[in-house]
Amino acid sequence: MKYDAITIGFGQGAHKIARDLAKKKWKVAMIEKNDQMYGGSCVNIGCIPTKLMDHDAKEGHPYEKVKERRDQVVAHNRENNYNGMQNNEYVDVYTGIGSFKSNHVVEVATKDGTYELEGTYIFIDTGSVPNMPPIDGLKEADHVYNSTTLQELDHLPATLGIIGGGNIGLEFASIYATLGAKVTLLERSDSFMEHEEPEIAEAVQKVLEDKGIRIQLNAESEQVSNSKEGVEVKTSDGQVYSFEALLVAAGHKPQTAELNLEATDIEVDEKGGIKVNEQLETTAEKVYAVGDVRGKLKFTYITTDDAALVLDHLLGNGTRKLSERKHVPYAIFIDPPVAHVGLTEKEANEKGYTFLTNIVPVKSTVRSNVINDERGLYKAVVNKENEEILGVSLFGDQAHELVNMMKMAMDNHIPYTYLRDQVITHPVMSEIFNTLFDLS
Ligand SMILES: Cc1cc2nc3c(=O)[nH]c(=O)nc-3n(C[C@H](O)[C@H](O)[C@H](O)COP(=O)(O)OP(=O)(O)OC[C@H]3O[C@@H](n4cnc5c(N)ncnc54)[C@H](O)[C@@H]3O)c2cc1C
Ligand SMILES: NC(=O)c1ccc[n+]([C@@H]2O[C@H](COP(=O)([O-])OP(=O)(O)OC[C@H]3O[C@@H](n4cnc5c(N)ncnc54)[C@H](O)[C@@H]3O)[C@@H](O)[C@H]2O)c1
Repeated sequence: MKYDAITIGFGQGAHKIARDLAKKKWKVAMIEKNDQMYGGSCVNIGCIPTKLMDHDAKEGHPYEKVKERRDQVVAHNRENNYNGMQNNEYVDVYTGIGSFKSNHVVEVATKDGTYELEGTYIFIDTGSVPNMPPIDGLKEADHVYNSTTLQELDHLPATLGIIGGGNIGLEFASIYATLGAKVTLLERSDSFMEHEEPEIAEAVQKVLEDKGIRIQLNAESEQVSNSKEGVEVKTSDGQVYSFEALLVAAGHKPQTAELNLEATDIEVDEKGGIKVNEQLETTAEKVYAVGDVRGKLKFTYITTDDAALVLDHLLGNGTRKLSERKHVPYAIFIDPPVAHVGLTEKEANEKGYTFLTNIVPVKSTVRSNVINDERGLYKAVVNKENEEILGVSLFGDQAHELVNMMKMAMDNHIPYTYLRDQVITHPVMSEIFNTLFDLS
């Protein structure tokens, strides 16, 4: 079968590419290996189910109810993703593992047979998979989960150990503690949230500890084995912990193992990410890679913006370049949320900027009275010479929303004085910027 385009993987990047190419009457094949993953990680096991769990846990619903709604919403969204593409007259969806036979020929083994598909253009959107660190006994022990398999449990574990204090470790710690589990976070680094502003990290640690989460730093897990309670972890500091369930959240690596890249000219970097140029074309002509599989930032908005960049190159005016992507914010959906964009104070210092900083506690806002939540603080770093915002780190109510306002100001070189003097509705959280940017 010949196609104008083939996507390997059905993540949100592939979805956007297939939809837009089909609008231009390109004949597109989408290959997804897992019939529970149409729409990719975000829809099925990532952003949406976990943010829903965070939301419903905070509303006080018990685990079983949260899981029931999670499963319903995931199934509904997956079905919409599948039907939207399958019912498109220009798109064929194949369910099976896609692997290259050559640069432009992909084999897909479905339950109805094996097909050889030839594509003028190929888009690799196969995402990433959790790292399993080489910890003695980890593979063999029972009750060990990754972020996907933990969500499948039909009951809440009474005690949950988490290896890794990154995005997944923090979000799951917050959600499962809110749901009522006794959570212990084992982080091998000697500092908590080491890449964040220290004031923010300290405040987050306190909030999580107040929630009952035990945070163990310098805790390199060395051995995992079955125990009476479920699973036991020995760490480098000589401690032994026992849990009903253990979540491994030690980073993700690009998912390329089944692609048979050896049959192609596609190269990977030292971390296994697919190498691309400014237009996201791989080292094989007319073969592109988008999203997590590139091994860089792993967020849904990166895979969809990668797709937008590729589409600009193929269907638009072709002016976009990867290196010209503007500021990329992120949010960690704990309770309350943390978000960041741009440089930290330490990074601004290392880059030699002359800068000013300010920190404003959430409790100083009227909004905190309204919502009865004083937790958190907002921090800004601004360039003293040209008055532009270099970075902000936000912890507290609305941080995950307001970071996008900061990104817009930074992308458009709006001076911090504009935010300081901006007329803002009342009583809302954005009013904090009037004070945060009052730096003179
Ligand atoms: C628990 C969790 C929470 C997250 N929360 C957020 C969040 O709140 N916000 C955010 O922005 N990001 C979040 N992320 C990250 C986000 O989900 C990913 O960055 C994003 O989904 C990556 O999209 P992608 O298109 O690159 O890959 P994916 O969405 O992973 O899609 C890849 C698809 O390819 C399929 N596939 C792989 N190999 C093959 C093959 N050989 N043949 C056929 N199909 C194949 C896979 O089954 C998968 O469906 C979260 C991730 C996790 C795990
Ligand atoms: N809100 C969001 O946008 C969101 C939420 C969840 C996940 N994600 C994405 O998913 C990806 C994967 O998340 P993640 O949390 O697994 O990765 P991560 O890179 O965010 O964190 C991994 C953590 O595990 C620790 N670690 C690694 N090996 C360890 C070991 N052997 N023992 C103890 N600790 C160890 C690291 O020090 C690090 O703190 C991230 O890249 C993130 O972008 C995003």
